[in-house]
Amino acid sequence: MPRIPQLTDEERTVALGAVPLWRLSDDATGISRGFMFKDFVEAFSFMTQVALLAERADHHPEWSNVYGRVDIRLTTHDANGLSMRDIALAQEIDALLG
Ligand SMILES: C[C@H](O)[C@H](O)[C@H]1CNC2=NC(N)=NC(=O)C2=N1
Repeated sequence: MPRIPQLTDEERTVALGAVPLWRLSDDATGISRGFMFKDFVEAFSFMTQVALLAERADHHPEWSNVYGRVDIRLTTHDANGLSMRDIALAQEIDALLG
């Protein structure tokens, strides 16, 4: 039994309006966004900041990094899908970039 509720279709529609730069996956289980930085140092600095946010929220991204590129997918394992925790972390990540 999942401990965190998935969003209903209606809740999801409203919530996605708060994170317009994130794309809902085709199966609606998560959201993703790609980030480009000028080099690896900038990308990894960003990842370090995201890691601290994630640890504080006890909510961790699925991500990959290639040089200056960072791809992040947010999904809630404890909900087997998208939850408000993903939306909240996406907003915090967006805020890092000003
Ligand atoms: C025990 C611990 O609180 C849980 O496993 C947390 C940790 N980080 C998590 N991260 C994500 N993305 N989804 C989760 O359900 C989740 N659960």
